[in-house]
Amino acid sequence: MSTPMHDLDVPPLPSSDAPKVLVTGAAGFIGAWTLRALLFEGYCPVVFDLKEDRRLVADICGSDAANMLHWHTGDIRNMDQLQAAAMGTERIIHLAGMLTPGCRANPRLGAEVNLIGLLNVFAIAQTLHQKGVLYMSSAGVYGPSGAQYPSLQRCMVPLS
Ligand SMILES: O=c1ccn([C@@H]2O[C@H](COP(=O)(O)OP(=O)(O)O[C@H]3O[C@H](CO)[C@@H](O)[C@H](O)[C@H]3O)[C@@H](O)[C@H]2O)c(=O)[nH]1
Repeated sequence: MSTPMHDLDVPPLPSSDAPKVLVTGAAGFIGAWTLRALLFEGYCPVVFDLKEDRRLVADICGSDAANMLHWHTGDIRNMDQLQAAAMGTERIIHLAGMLTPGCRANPRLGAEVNLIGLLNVFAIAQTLHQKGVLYMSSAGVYGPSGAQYPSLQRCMVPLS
């Protein structure tokens, strides 16, 4: 068993009856830390991500967890793929998204991923009568960069 980086303690592996939570974008930075928190809280996280690369999750959660988690490689724009991954889960934590530079480079893709992807998550949560959806905003809502901390005025001029 390899341990997480920086001598982090190893989260417990989920029990067979642990409630399942789908995490979109779970292979990313915030996603991997979310998986770790869910494992410590006794949930069974289910991954949905474009990437099959489990290295970051192994670094943050340990390789045992990275290897044994249900891992669905898929596209947030694809309802069928998302619904298949969400079956049997109680909630969705939605973290799959594109940042401002990617959206600027490809606005249509940005809209499909960030807007339609979010609507897909809501629709599937509703169809499956889930208990709730949790989704993230963006640091871009705090406004222009260069500031040391967010302020109400900057929030009035969001970057994204
Ligand atoms: O259509 C998409 C778009 C993205 N993703 C996934 O979403 C995850 C996004 O993760 P990441 O790029 O690591 O971003 P965040 O988890 O939001 O991490 C934030 O925080 C990190 C640490 O500060 C920064 O490196 C990132 O740029 C910043 O977005 C990745 O695994 C992507 O593969 C999808 O599954 N489908």
